[in-house]
Amino acid sequence: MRVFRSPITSPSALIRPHSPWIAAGASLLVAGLAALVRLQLPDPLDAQASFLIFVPAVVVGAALGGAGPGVFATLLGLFGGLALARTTDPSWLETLLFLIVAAAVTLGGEWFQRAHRELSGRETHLRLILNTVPEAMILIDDKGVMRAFSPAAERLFGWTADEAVGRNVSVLMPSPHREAHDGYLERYYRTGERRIIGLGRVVVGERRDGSTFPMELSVGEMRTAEGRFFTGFVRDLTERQQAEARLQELQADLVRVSRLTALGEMASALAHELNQPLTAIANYLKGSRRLLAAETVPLERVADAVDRAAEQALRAGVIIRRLRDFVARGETERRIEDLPKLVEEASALALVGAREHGVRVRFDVDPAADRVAADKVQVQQVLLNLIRNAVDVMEDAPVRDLGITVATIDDEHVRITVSDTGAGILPEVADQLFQPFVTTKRTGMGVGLSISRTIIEAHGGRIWFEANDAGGTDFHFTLQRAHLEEEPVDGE
Ligand code: HEM
Repeated sequence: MRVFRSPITSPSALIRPHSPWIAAGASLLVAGLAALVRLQLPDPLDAQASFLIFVPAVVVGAALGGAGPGVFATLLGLFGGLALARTTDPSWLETLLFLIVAAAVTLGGEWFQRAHRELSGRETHLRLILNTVPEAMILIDDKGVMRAFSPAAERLFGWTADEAVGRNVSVLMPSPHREAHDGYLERYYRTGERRIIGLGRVVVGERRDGSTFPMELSVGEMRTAEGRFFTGFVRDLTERQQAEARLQELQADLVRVSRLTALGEMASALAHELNQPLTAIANYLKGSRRLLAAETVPLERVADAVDRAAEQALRAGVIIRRLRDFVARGETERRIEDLPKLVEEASALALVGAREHGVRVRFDVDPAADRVAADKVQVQQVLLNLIRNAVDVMEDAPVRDLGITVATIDDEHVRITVSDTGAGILPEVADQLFQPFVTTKRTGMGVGLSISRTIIEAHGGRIWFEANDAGGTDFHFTLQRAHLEEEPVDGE
């Protein structure tokens, strides 16, 4: 297995431990050079500098190889110095000084080598651990430039460490985050507010080939002498999400069935409740008709009967309104939600397997459209449904581009659009597309869109579609914006 490579260069990289033979060879070379230099020196220097000139050889030996090569270089210096001393009486003081300096240098070199070995042992250990962690690890600096890229990250994103290191981390994500990520870092430096660090988040990553996938991102921060760094751990959610998506499908089926059952129950309750006022109205009207047929019409009584019929009609109206309120309120539990996050999470889930279908995804999120009053799970269900439909209808299309757009319409509303480059919707079904059991697909019950409409209308929004320039379809729906001062709304 290849060891995870951290390209952060340390100033000590050159003086890392070498084999004692290399260290001894290097000190021999330096000693030889020193001897040559000494031979060129003018004679008056005599014995002086015959020993001290070999100190660099000891430094090289000790620094590269520790004690052994340091002692070897000291001996070289000692004999070299004696041989080079031009007088018969070499300076003993200089010899002693040389030995003291050489011993200190050798001890220092040995200490440095040991510390270095221990440190690099720990580093190798750490790197081996990182190599075996299934999560991808990415290290970025304070500018967002990648400084390390683990083998799992290479496999996940399709970039090699050599290619990735030195590039901005934004190459690993689709728009609009790609353009905005530097800004996110700046915002964090400015405000200190953590939105991912320590919290984690499900986001969409982009591979080198342009395909996207859901991923769970955890970010940690560290400050070193070299500056501020962020470590990102990335877990590919594709598989887990596939399982969850299946679960969600099952739940969606359940919601469908229970909705239909609830609607059926409501319809019979409605029929029952309405029956009373309607029967009463019919009776009053029949009575009035009889009174009108009399020779002298008792106007008072006719007026009374008509008033009562009108009362009953109003009562019927109240029943219908109550029922409509119930349908509108449904089981929605609206809170103030972060819309880009809501869209991103639902898309990450819905886009599982989209790559296998060769679908390219483009996000275009207006940052101003940030807060909505919504039942998150239900709105995500709508998005999931629209995105899945879009992926399905493009199955045989030559171009498979999926667009997910969030735009602000006005102060009160936002619009979310899911566009595809499929074959468009046939005019025969276009009119009834939001009716239950109308479908253009080979599989499926055709209730997704009708439920989506129930959900969106219960949120006070609207859902519709139109043909787009690419020959496909744009599905739009609106939601109500929430303003900061608003309290969470619970299905009002
Ligand atoms: C590859 C896909 C990634 C995506 C889609 C992504 C997306 C984001 C988003 C949306 C935010 C801003 C959150 C907000 O303001 O609401 C953010 C902030 C940040 N991201 Fe990323 N990011 C990605 C990868 C990474 C990686 C790999 C690292 C680190 C190695 C990283 C480090 C940060 C930091 C430090 C912040 C600012 C601090 C914070 O908001 O807590 N990001 N990122």
